[in-house]
Amino acid sequence: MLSSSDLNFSSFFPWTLGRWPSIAVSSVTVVFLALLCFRFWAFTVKPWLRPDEPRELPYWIPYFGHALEFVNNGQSLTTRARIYFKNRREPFALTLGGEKLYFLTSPDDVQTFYKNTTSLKFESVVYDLGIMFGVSKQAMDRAYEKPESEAEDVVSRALGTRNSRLKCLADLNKEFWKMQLHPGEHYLELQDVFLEQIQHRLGFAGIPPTSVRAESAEEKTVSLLELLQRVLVEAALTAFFGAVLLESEPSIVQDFLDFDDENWKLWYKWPNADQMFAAKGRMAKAIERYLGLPNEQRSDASFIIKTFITSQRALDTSDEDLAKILCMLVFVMNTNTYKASFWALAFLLQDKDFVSQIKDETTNAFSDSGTLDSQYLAESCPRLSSLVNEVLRFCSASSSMRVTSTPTIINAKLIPANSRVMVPTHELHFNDAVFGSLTSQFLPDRFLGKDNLEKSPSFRPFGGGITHCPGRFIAAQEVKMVVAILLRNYDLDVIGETSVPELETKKPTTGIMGPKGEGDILLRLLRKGECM
Ligand code: HEM
Repeated sequence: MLSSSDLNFSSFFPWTLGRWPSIAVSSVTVVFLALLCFRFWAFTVKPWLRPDEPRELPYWIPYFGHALEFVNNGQSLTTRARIYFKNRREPFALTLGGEKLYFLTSPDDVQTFYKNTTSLKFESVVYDLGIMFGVSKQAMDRAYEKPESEAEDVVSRALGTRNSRLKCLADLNKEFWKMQLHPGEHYLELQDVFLEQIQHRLGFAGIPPTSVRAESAEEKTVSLLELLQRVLVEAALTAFFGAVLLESEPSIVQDFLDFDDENWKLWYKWPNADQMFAAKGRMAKAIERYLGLPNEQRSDASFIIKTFITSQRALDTSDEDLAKILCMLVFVMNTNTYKASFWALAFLLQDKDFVSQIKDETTNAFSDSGTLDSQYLAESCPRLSSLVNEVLRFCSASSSMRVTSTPTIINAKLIPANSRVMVPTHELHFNDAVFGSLTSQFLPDRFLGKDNLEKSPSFRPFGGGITHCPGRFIAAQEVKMVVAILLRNYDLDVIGETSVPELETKKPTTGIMGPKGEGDILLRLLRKGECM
């Protein structure tokens, strides 16, 4: 009887008997030579033949290219590519799973990128985002359909507005966002609710219980991360959706946080993402129930939420789709601000002198009775502004993206049509030529007295051009409110491990990085006499 070890390849193909090692060696040699030829052709001959095309970072495995490295740590890959090309900051390309993506890292190219609205398009990116969020194709298509005449413009009729250029709802939405979030009447209303909500939740009695680790009559020890997550997500949901959302759906906060923890799996179409999808589904169902409430119960909702509901319903969007669209709003309004506030406090609390300077500076923003003057906070606290800007510089890992509709020349390099072009913020923010040396260090007063730095084309925490984040004003105010109110209400003591947690640079993010692993700060809040 034959044993299993006798049943090998050589039993069936006897001519290979005894020649295994040499066949293996020859196969490896052939594959290696093929790859060598591929590399020589792709990264030496081709660039020489086509000098007008952006250079590509060499790789060994055709099709896959740098896909694994990008998913594992996109930031270090783009930095490696920039350095590989001698830090000349010319456009370069990376192949990621069969697709060639183009990257811009010089301030001039980035300005060209944001100004070019003719051949660099964003519509398809938002469309794909909606589909990824689970919105039906039908609903997305309707949002991108332009009305043929004013008579057919059901959206403007429902809103009681004029749309003389007959824009589609997707384009009108950009205007609605600006009306809500650029300084003006709707912005000020929203800011007032934010302030009231944050002030309430940072008062001793209002501290969210889930963030408290120990307490006595005069002090509470809290997880800083959980405190800020709860305070800011609850404040934003109330300010935008009105009080009824949290009253009727309190678990939506945790559902959002569970989704946020793994949201990158959605963009990367990650296979093992059941928990993320489940959290997203719970969030959408909660909003669908909110949409089923009578309008009167939502009368304190913000302008933008009311406008989204009215305009989408005018297009016959189902509540199921509308809920998913509103989930995207919940995501953009919440995903970055609690992280930015966390880093602002984490870095600030390292430096006792800076704490007392910011305390002095922000004291004047409060009246004797403890009311916070939002305008003073926004405009007359330069150290606090510098701290927030440095957080945005240091902790940002977003990328702006456009798709070329026709072949496009940037910095004398030709980018083919239908290509994705990216601006990785991290590469701009760590440019010593712009931000001075020591860009790898967190310097809270880096922006102090340097207005030009904040306006620099290289400072892009909020992107730019047609997709410039409309939430940038309220986001900065939220961080400033949190810092100023905490410093006024409490003496703050970091307990145990006092160093700043590490940034999670490996998890892909759409904005501000979170802390790595379980990174957090245990903070003792010792109640002060003047506590509100
Ligand atoms: C620290 C906080 C924030 C950061 C770092 C941030 C960052 C960004 C970035 C990088 C973009 C994409 C820009 C681009 O592609 O060029 C963006 C877009 C956007 N952000 Fe923010 N954001 C923040 C807070 C907010 C808040 C609080 C809101 C709303 C309340 C908001 C609403 C939006 C919207 C609606 C867009 C899409 C703009 C468009 O495509 O027309 N953001 N944000």
